[in-house]
Amino acid sequence: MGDEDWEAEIIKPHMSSYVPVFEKERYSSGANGDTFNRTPASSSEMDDGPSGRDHFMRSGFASGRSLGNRDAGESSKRENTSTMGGFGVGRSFGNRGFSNNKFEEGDSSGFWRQSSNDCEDNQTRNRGFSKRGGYQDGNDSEASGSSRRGGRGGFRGRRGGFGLGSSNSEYEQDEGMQRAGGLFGSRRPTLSGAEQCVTGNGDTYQSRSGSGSGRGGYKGLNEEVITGSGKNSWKSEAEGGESGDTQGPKVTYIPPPPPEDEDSIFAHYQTGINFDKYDTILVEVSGHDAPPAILTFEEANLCQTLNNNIAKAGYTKLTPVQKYSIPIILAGRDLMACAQTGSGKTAAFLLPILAHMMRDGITASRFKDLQEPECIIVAPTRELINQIYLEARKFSFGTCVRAVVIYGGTQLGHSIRQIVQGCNILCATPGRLMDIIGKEKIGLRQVKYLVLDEADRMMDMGFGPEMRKLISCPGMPSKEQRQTLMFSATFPEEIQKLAGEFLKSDYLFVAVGQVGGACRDVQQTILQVGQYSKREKLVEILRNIGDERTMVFVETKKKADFIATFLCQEKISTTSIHGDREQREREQALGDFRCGKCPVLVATSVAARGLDIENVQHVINFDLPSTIDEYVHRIGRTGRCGNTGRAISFFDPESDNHLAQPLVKVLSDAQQDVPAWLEEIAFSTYVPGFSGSARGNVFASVDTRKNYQGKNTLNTAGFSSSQAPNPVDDESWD
Ligand SMILES: Nc1ncnc2c1ncn2[C@@H]1O[C@H](COP(=O)(O)OP(=O)(O)OP(=O)(O)O)[C@@H](O)[C@H]1O
Repeated sequence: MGDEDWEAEIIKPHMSSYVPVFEKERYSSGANGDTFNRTPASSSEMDDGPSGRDHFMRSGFASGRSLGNRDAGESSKRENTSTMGGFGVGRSFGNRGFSNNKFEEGDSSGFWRQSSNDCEDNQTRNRGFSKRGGYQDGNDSEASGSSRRGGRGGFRGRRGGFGLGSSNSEYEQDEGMQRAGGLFGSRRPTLSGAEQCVTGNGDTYQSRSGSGSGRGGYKGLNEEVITGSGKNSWKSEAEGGESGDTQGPKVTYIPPPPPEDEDSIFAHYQTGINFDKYDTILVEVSGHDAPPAILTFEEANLCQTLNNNIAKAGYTKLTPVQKYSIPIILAGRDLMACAQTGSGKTAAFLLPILAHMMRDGITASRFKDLQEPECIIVAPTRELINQIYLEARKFSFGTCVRAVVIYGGTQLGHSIRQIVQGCNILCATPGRLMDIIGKEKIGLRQVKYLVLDEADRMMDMGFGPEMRKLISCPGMPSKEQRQTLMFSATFPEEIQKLAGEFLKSDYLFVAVGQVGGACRDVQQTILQVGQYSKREKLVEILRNIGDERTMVFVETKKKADFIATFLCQEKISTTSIHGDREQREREQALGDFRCGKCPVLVATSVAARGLDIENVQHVINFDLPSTIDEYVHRIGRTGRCGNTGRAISFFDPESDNHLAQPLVKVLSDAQQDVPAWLEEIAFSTYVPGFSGSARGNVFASVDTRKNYQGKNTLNTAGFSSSQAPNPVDDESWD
C-alpha cells in the first residue's frame, strides 16, 4: 500500500474523534454506531473505574470543611467575589499564610518538578515514584517500556518523577526516539487491520487494530513503522533513510502546505472586552539603560509593509509586552520577557526582528543547498512552532523575508526541501533543528537573532542540553555577537540562572504583571473531586457547557485516549492530542477542534503551552498538573487577548495536596475566589521546596539578578507606579 493509500485508508473526512486501538477490546458497536456495549475496565487499569466504584467513592469524596463548601460539587456556579482594590487581600491566603510560614526552599525543586511534569513523553524521566498506589496513572505507564516494567500500579510514577536529564524530551523528541531504534515505543499499532469505532456523533470510522499483543501492543518495538512503501519495518535511515546513521523508522508525513490566500493568512479573532484593561497592568523593566516603552505602533517606526500587515492582522493597539519588548529588541538588546498567557508575546519578538531585517536591507534568499538564516526561533512543541511560523509568515507577507518551519513527526526530506528553497527565519523544534544542522542544510554563521519561546521550558533539563548544543555549534555566533530573546509566561528562578549562558550580561528583564501569574481574564474554579468521581463530574460539566469549545487536560497519554473514548461513548464529540499520536493525527485533532467539529479536545501537557485557538471558552483540568507553572500555562489556553474564559480544576486531595499552597497563591493573585477547603489543605500541607516566601512570590520568577539598577516600574499606559494603583507585589523585586 502506498503512502497515499494508507492516508486514504485512515484519514476519513468524518473521522473527527479518536478511539484508540487498545479500547477496541472494551467497546463494540453496531454497524450504525448506535449501540455501544461497554465492558467495564478492569479496576487495575484505570482508577476511574467501573461506575459502581464511582458511586461508592462519591459518597465520601469531600471531607471537613470541604463538604460544606460551595466549591465542592459545584461545576459552574461561582460566588461573586469582590475583586477590586484588593490584590491579595480579603481571602488572600497568600499574604497571611505564606509570610508566616517558613518553608525551606529546595535547591531546584521547581526546576526538576517542572521538567518532569512537562515531559509527558519523556521516556527516561518518567520513572518517578507513584504517589498513588495502585493506579496506573503514571507518565511512565505510557512509555513503551511500561509493559516491560511489569505490573500495573506499582511504581508507576505519576508526577514529580525524578528527571534524569534525558534528551528524549517530551513533545518533540520523538524523532530522536525513533532514530534510537524504537526503544521508546512507536506511536501506532500496525495497520494490519481495521475495525469500526464510534465517535461522539455516532459516526463510524476505521481504527487500526494492533498486531502487538493486547495492551502491550499499544506500544512496543514491533508496532507501527510506516515506511515509504507502507510496510512495517524498522528501517535504518542509513539504508535509504534520510537521517543520520542510527536506526529507526522513516517518517513519511508531509504536513499540508500553509494557506496562500490573503484572507486566510490574516485571519484572526477579535480582541476581547478586557483588552483595554491591559493598560492598567504594571510592568517592571530591570537592567541597565532600558529604552523607553512605546505606546503606539507608529512610535515603533516600522516600515510601511509591516504596518500594513499589522493593520491587516487587526492589531490597532500594542499589548504591554509589546510596548516594552519592541523598543528593547529594536535597540539591539538581549531580553528575557515574562508576560501573561495570551498577551501577544509572539508579535512582541517577530515585529522588531522583521523590522531589523527590513532595515538591514535583507536580500531574498535563493535556492541553495546550505541556507544561512538570520533568525532561528525554537519552541517546545510542533503545533506551537507551526503557529509561530504562521505568524512570521503573516507579518512578513509582501516582503522578501522567507520563513520556514521544520518539526519532528514529519518527513525529513520535506523539511530539507522547504529549507533549500530559501530561509531567512527558521522556526524549528529542537530535535529537528539539530538534525538539519547535522545534515549541513543549515549554517549558523549569519544568525543574528535567536529566540527561545516558552524559554523556561526550552532551558529546563528536557531541552536545555539540546539548546546548549545549539549555541555551541560550529559557526553559531557567540552571545556577544547575536541577539538572544526569551519569552514565557513563567520563569522559575532556577531556569533564569541558566539564562546567563545564553544572554549577554546586560540583558533586560521585562515582567508584565505578576510574574508567572495566571491571566486574570480566566475565571478559575477549583472543585474537590476524588479520582473515582472525575468522569461523572466531567460529563456533567460538559453537558452544561454544551457546544462551547473546551480543552480537557489529563496527565498521561493513555488517559487522554481513555477519556476521549469515554466521552465519545457519552456522545460528546471529542478528539485528543498527545505525544503518542502520529503527527497527522495531532494536526487533524487540532483542526477538528479549531473548526468546532469536535468541541472537546482532551490533551496532555503537549497542548499546555502557547497554543492560540480561537474561542476556547473552557479549560478543565481533569487531572491537575504537577507544577503550578504548568497550571498557569494550561488555563492560559482560554481567556486570551482580552477575552474571558473559564477554568475548572478537579482537585483530588489524595494526590494534589502539594499544589494547594501555590494554587491558593495563584488564585488570590488573580483575584479569584479561594475555596476555604483549599486554604485549609494549603495551611496543613508542608511542601518541600515551596516558598510562599517573605517576598510573597511563589513563582520565584522575578529577575534574579540582585544588583541591577535602572528598575523601571510603569503601568502600560505610561504612568509611573506612584501614579497608578499597584497591583503588583513590590516585594517580589529585589
Ligand atoms: N496588539 C494586538 N492586537 C490584537 N491582537 C493581538 C495583539 N497582539 C497579539 N494579538 C493576538 O493575541 C493572541 C495571543 O497572542 P500570542 O499567541 O502571541 O500570546 P502569548 O503571549 O504568546 O501567549 P502564550 O503565553 O499562551 O504563548 C493571538 O491571536 C494574537 O494574534
